Amino acid sequence: MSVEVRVGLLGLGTVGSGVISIIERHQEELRHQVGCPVTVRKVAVRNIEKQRPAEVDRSLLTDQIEDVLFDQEIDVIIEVMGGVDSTKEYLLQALKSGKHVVTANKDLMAVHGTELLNVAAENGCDLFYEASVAGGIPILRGLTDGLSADRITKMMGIVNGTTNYILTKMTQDGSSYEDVLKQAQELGFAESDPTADVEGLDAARKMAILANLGFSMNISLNDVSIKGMSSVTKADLDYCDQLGYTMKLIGLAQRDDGRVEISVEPTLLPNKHPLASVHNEYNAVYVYGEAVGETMFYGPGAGSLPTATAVVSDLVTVMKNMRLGVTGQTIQAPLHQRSLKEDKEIDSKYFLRLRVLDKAGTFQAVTSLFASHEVSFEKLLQMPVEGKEVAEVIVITHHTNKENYLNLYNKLSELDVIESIESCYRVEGGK
Ligand SMILES: NC(=O)C1=CN([C@@H]2O[C@H](COP(=O)(O)OP(=O)(O)OC[C@H]3O[C@@H](n4cnc5c(N)ncnc54)[C@H](OP(=O)(O)O)[C@@H]3O)[C@@H](O)[C@H]2O)C=CC1
Ligand SMILES: N[C@@H](CC=O)C(=O)O
Ligand code: NA
Repeated sequence: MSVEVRVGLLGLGTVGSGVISIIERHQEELRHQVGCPVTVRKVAVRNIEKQRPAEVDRSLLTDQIEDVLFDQEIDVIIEVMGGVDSTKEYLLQALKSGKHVVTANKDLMAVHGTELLNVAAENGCDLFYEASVAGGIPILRGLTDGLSADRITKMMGIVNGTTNYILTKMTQDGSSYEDVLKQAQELGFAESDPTADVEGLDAARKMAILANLGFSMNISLNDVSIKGMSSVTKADLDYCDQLGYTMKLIGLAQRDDGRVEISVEPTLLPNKHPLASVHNEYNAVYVYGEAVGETMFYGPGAGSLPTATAVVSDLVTVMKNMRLGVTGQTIQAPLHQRSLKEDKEIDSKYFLRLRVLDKAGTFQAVTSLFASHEVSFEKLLQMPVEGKEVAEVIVITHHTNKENYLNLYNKLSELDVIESIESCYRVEGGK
C-alpha cells in the first residue's frame, strides 16, 4: 500500500460535500486507523462553474468523469452522483481497472448489485455500499458482520427519510404534503426526482438490498410489492390518531418456513410500537433473528454528514483491506433459493375508510360482505359527513390473509350502498 490513499469522487452534491468535509475534519482519526493520510485527488461534477457550499479546492474539479476513472494514481472511487445505466458502466470500468469502489447508490445496487459485486471480486476489488440503505445507520454491516451468525426472519423498518419527514410534519404540525415535500428537497433528503421517495420505489430498492443480505436469497426489486404515500390525506392521519395509531411508510421483509414476503406501503402502527416514535428524517430497522431475538437499528436515514459518515466508513474498510491484502472478498453466493409467499400466505390487519349511504340496511350489507369473506372487525367508527346523506365508516379488521382481503376489497367497490373506498392501509402490531 502506498504512503497515502488517493480518492476520486464522482459527485459533489449533498453527500459528496459531506464526504469532503469528513475526510478533512476527521483526517486524524482516519490516519490513526489506517496508518496513512487520505487525499481527494479529483472530483467530477456536472457543472464546474456552480457555486458550492463545500470548501473544495476548485482545481480538483472536472466535468469529465474519465479524468477521475482513468487517473492511474487514484486507488478508490467514491460514487455519490446517482444514476443507473451510465453510472453502472463507469463503475464497471473502475473495477476492471483495479480501483475499489464505494457507492451510496441504491438505485444501482438494487438492480445491478450482484453483477457489480461479481466484477469487483473477479478483479480483486472491494465494493461497499453502506450508505445506500438507511443513510448513516450501519445496517448492512449490522447484518453482514454483527448478526452474521444468526438466521434472520424479519426486517421491518422506516427506510426513507423524505417520506418519514413528510408524514411527521403532516401529523404533528398539520403541514400540507406539498409544503413539506419542498422542505425535504431543500434539506437535501429527497432524490433528484422525489417521485421515487413518495411512491415507495426508493424504500423498495433498500428493502430488496436488505432482503438479499439478510435472507441470503436472490430477491429482485420486482419481488417487492410497492405502494407509495403520496395519496395519504390529512383525514386519514386524523382517523389514525383517533384510533390510537401512527402512519408510517413501512418496508417489510419476512421469511416463514423459507418463504418470503417483501413490501413497502403506508402502514398504521399502534402508537406504542417502537417504530411509531421514529420521526422526521430518522430511519429505523427492526431486525428479528432466531437466536438474537429482537434488535433495532436507529439513526439519520438521509442528509449530508450522516450519509457521508457511512461512505467514509466504507472507505476506511477498503483501506484496512488494502493494508491486509484482502480486498475483493465482499460477495457471497446466496445460500437459499428464492421463494416468495402467495397472497393466501400473507397475514395482516387492514384499515379501510368507506363512504357509505347513510340509510337503513347499509350497515348490514357491509357487515355481511365482510363476514362472507371471513374478515372480521376489530374496531369500527362511523362518522356523519356534514351536509350530505353519506357517512364515513372506518374499519380496522382482525388478522386475515391478503387473498381474502383483496377479494373483499373488489366486492366492496361493487356494493351499491358504498359510494367510494376513500383509503385502505395495512395495519401492523398485535395478533
Ligand atoms: N441525499 C441523501 O440524503 C442521500 C443520498 N443517497 C444517494 O447518494 C447519491 C447522491 O445523492 P445527493 O448527494 O443527494 O445528490 P445531489 O443531486 O445533491 O448531487 C449529485 C452530484 O453529482 C453530480 N453529477 C450528477 N450527474 C453527474 C454526471 N453525469 N457527471 C458528473 N457529475 C454528475 C452533480 O454535479 P453538479 O453539482 O455540478 O450538479 C452533483 O454534484 C444518490 O445516489 C442518492 O440516491 C444515499 C443516501 C442518502
Ligand atoms: N431520498 C432518500 C435519501 C437516502 O437514501 C431518503 O429520503 O431516504
Ligand atoms: Na446505512
